[in-house]
Amino acid sequence: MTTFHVAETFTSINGEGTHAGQLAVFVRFCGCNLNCSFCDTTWANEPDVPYVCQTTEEICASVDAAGVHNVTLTGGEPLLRGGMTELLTALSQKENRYIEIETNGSVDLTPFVGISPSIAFTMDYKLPGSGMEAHMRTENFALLRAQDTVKFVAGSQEDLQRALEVIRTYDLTHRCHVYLSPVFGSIEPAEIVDFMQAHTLNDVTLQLQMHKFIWDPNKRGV
Ligand SMILES: C[S@@+](CC[C@H](N)C(=O)[O-])C[C@H]1O[C@@H](n2cnc3c(N)ncnc32)[C@H](O)[C@@H]1O
Ligand SMILES: Nc1nc2[nH]cc(C(=O)O)c2c(=O)[nH]1
Ligand code: SF4
Ligand SMILES: [Mg+2]
Repeated sequence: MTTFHVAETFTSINGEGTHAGQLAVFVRFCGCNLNCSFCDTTWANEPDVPYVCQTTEEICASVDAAGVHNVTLTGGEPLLRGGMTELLTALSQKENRYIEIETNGSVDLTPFVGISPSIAFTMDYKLPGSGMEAHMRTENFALLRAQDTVKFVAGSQEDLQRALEVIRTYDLTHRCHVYLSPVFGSIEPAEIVDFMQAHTLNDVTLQLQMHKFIWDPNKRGV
């Protein structure tokens, strides 16, 4: 039987993405294949992180019990977990549910994009400042649909320039949502807005991680 290592399950408002500000139930899986310089969730990637072992049925039951329409699977890197196609298939059986996957840009999305129209992917494109850009699978861009998102988390002008280059090279704004977000505390949001204005970045959305303004930015489970 497939089991998943779940670091935390909680209900909060989604602080990120196209449903930011709405209630969502979060399932955070342990472990990641990358090691981004700015990662705010390194604790979930430590080999000795405490976790609960849950089956597909148990995860579905806790999501059902939350009674919340929006479900966000995150981590760590959720799409590296064995059995994820089975879990996504099971979660998407329920009507009126919106499932969002936060994924780090290094995992092939082919096995997942056809599972259900109620699943949306936020593919994070790791910029130079993350130290992880070499792992990005640009082949994924061709798989993304209108409901999906490419997110750039920028910490410097160099990162912003690179985001612009990637957006233009792959014509991302005509393909899916495009979000630009500051590495929390590393760059002023106003600097990102200046950049958007300077380059007339139409159809790009600035996003601040809402939960870090509502609660202590280091607080878990929110
Ligand atoms: C912790 S990751 C987990 C999902 C997946 N591993 C990924 O990177 O997309 C969730 C989101 O938080 C963002 N993130 C992590 N640390 C951040 C920080 N310090 N400032 C802004 N966003 C951050 C990531 O870029 C990603 O979009
Ligand atoms: N409130 C809240 N919203 C979020 N959206 C994406 C998150 C994540 O860590 O992937 C996250 C998170 O950690 N907290
Ligand atoms: S890919 Fe996501 S979870 Fe992994 S280190 Fe980077 S931000 Fe953290
Ligand atoms: Mg988070």
